Amino acid sequence: MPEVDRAAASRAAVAARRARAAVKEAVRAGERTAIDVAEAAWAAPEGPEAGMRVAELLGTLRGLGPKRVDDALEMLRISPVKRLGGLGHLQRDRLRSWLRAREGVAGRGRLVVLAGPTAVGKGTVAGYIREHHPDVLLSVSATTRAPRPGERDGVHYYFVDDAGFDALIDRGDLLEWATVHNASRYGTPRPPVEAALAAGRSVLLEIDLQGARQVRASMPEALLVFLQPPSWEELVRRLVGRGTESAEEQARRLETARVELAAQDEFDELVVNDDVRRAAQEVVDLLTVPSGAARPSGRAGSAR
Ligand SMILES: Nc1nc2c(ncn2[C@@H]2O[C@H](COP(=O)(O)OP(=O)(O)O)[C@@H](O)[C@H]2O)c(=O)[nH]1
Ligand SMILES: Nc1ncnc2c1ncn2[C@@H]1O[C@H](COP(=O)(O)OP(=O)(O)O)[C@@H](O)[C@H]1O
Repeated sequence: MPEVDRAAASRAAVAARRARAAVKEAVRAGERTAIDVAEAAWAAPEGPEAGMRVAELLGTLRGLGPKRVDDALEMLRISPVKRLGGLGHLQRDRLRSWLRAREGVAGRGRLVVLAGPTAVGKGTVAGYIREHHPDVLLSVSATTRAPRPGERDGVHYYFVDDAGFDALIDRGDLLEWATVHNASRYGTPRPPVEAALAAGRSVLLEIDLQGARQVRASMPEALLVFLQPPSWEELVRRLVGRGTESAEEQARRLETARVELAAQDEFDELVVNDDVRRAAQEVVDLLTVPSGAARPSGRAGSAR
């Protein structure tokens, strides 16, 4: 290549890189949605968007660290080196629907999973949301454990026996289920969740880590929120203070809690439960799909 051409090509490459950086910045700042960028890439093969790698675009989305970007690409069957402009039709379709579900479409509800270690306050925060935000559907799980005093069937849980739980599994009526604390089985009834989402209502699932992982696999558009204790000491204080478990059971739960705390990197958002009202508000903000524009970027109140 003659010297002048080489210089021109290198200037063009620098300009293209800058243009791609500006696109990423606009997505991060919430000025453009990732879907908008992808559609622009497919409409104009010469534009800066078409030259962006899919991995770069996904990396601008809130809550998507490098590991989650790799997972998403694998699920979408898109090579990490692919550029938006180079995607085939099927890949475009998969990416489009994934981004739509993930960024939230106004008028369609959002599915949020709230998980976290034992006694961090999941039930308390979920209860606060049930009381103050009736627009959100708080999913009622089915369980084989016995009701505690004051718990009502159909409100706190659907209490079923082993055969009843087996029947729910066999009919495909559970979105996810798990045996929790090596004791009872718990599962999320599928029909109410699907009906609420289709009707534009947001849904909150308060489930354990195994269940959260299953929801991630079957509904990748779900947002996974990990509720963190302000400190380990405070977590122990809450567990002991609640007084619902024997000393032996408390020790077993704290062992599980250590494992669960180590899994928090798998989550999209971290919310510290220092104050119930504030933590609940953060979760409610995550449940809300704004009309039209992209959600603001950055991890709202996250502790990472
Ligand atoms: N996978 C899954 N876990 C659930 C479900 N419902 C409740 N859990 C979890 O089961 C665990 C035990 O709940 P519970 O018996 O109410 O006791 P506590 O929350 O530890 O007081 C908690 O970690 C819940 O998050 C569900 O539908 N699916
Ligand atoms: N932000 C908070 N500050 C202080 N105590 C809390 C807070 N959130 C929950 N708790 C208390 O901690 C204990 C465990 O809460 P709970 O909702 O039962 O936890 P989980 O459902 O995660 O097992 C309860 O006694 C509850 O009142």
